[in-house]
Amino acid sequence: MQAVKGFLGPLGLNTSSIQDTLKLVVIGGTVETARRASISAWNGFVDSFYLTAHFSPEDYPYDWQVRFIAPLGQPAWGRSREFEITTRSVGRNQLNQSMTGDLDEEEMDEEDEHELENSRRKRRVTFMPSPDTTHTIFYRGHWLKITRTRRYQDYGHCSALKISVVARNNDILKRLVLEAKREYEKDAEHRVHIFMADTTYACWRWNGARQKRPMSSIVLEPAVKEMLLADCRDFLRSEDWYAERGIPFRRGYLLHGVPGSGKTSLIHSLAGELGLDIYVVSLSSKGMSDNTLSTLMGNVPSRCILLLEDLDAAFTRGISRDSTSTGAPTAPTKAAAETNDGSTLSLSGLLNSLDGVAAAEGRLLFATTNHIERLDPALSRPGRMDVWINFTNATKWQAEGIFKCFFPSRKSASSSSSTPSSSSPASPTSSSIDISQMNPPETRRKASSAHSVPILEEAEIAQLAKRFADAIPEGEMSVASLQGYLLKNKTRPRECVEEVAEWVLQEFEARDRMKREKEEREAKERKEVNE
Ligand SMILES: Nc1ncnc2c1ncn2[C@@H]1O[C@H](COP(=O)(O)OP(=O)(O)OP(=O)(O)O)[C@@H](O)[C@H]1O
Repeated sequence: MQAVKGFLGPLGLNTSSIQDTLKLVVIGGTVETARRASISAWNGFVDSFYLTAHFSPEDYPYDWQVRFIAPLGQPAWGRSREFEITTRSVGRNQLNQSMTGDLDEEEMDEEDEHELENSRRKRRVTFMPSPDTTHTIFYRGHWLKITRTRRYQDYGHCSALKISVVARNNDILKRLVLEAKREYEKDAEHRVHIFMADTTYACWRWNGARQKRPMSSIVLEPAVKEMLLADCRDFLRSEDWYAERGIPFRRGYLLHGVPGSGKTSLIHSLAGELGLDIYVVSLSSKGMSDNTLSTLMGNVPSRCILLLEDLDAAFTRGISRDSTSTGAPTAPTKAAAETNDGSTLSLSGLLNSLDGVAAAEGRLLFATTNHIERLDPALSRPGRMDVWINFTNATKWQAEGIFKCFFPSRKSASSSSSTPSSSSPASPTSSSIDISQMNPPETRRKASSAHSVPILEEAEIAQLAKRFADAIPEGEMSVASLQGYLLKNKTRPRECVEEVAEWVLQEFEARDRMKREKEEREAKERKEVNE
């Protein structure tokens, strides 16, 4: 204090008031530090009694828990004074609805909920417990503290979960996780989970859970489907066989052919049949590099379908995907030249990722391409691609099959309602698959009332299907385009057949016109590049 006085005295300042201020600052600082230290010590003491489990959104247990605690936590979410209001889906199987608090809209009945309002489906508003708040719920004689914490602030909607419990050992948490897993798996039985490669973070992001698609809804030669299914099943059972012979436990399938011929649909259907998730990589996606691909490939689980889409497109940018294209790269346009998407994937990088030391084992690799002639032989050699399947434009047989898929006949309508997935595979004489199998669940729910599909006699449907197929030129149109036409006429089976010849003519005219326009555009672009 004497030093302060000695310093301030000559300046003529009032030393006593400054001394008092300094005293206050020192005392205040000491009290605040003591308060914080005691709070932190108390929290540490309390936490030492808690067992805490952390659930990361990138991994399955997060989804099991979100689903499982939702009904348990209803009273807690209802009482909560802090909410996040969202219309987005949260969790891998869109279970956010069940994490909602009491909201009038939830009391709407099923029918109201799916009503269209000004041609747009009503959006469901959901109340989520807000991140970084803690809720307490009761589970099997224990109070669980549930906290949602915000993660990856800069990267979309992502939150982790923390569950704490006061207990002597972690039995209660183990039980919680196992019970949640069982519940989740019961629900997931009917869905295929899709994960997409995130090239920015070199990780997999859950993209949605799709309803399983019955194999019978894929109109392909039954022998092809059976062969593929048997081959995949045999592979999944043969881990020891591969190990004994020192062969890497991997199998590759190359599905090639025209666009819209059912390659992707067949893979989805297969995944459902085998109970596997699908991990999708688009090799031409922005930012794809050798390292990214190798990390992604090393991180797929052992039992899954790994789908490489458009295998040829990664190394042949600028290729046109239309049906008239030969697969050769088109002339580089100005726009294409200006686009530098940072992709640095090389063929050797891809080959290494497919079967290098870091590549995951036990996965079924499916690759699709519209231009098999563009593939490097190294990429498609046995060991990398063991089974090849060619997909062509619709044959008359397929046209007949897809018609029968769309229009239920009297006999199939009754039998398919009891065993939907047991319908026999499409064949010209016996196939009759309920349209409901081809449509998403919402459409299915409304199908009988809104679309009122007339149920015709099996013999009439067979006859109409035959006439429909007669009007479709063999191998000229994709199955997807036939599906598009049938979708437009899904309630008019008879008229659909009457008008099909005219539609085919229109399609050919449109195709010629597009071809001419494309040639003109390309010629113009070539001229611009040369100038
Ligand atoms: N053989 C088929 N059986 C049943 N539906 C089919 C078939 N082929 C195509 N479709 C229908 O056409 C649409 C497109 O099919 P899909 O995406 O499987 O074709 P793709 O061959 O993978 O096409 P692309 O090469 O353009 O990716 C789907 O809605 C599917 O239902």
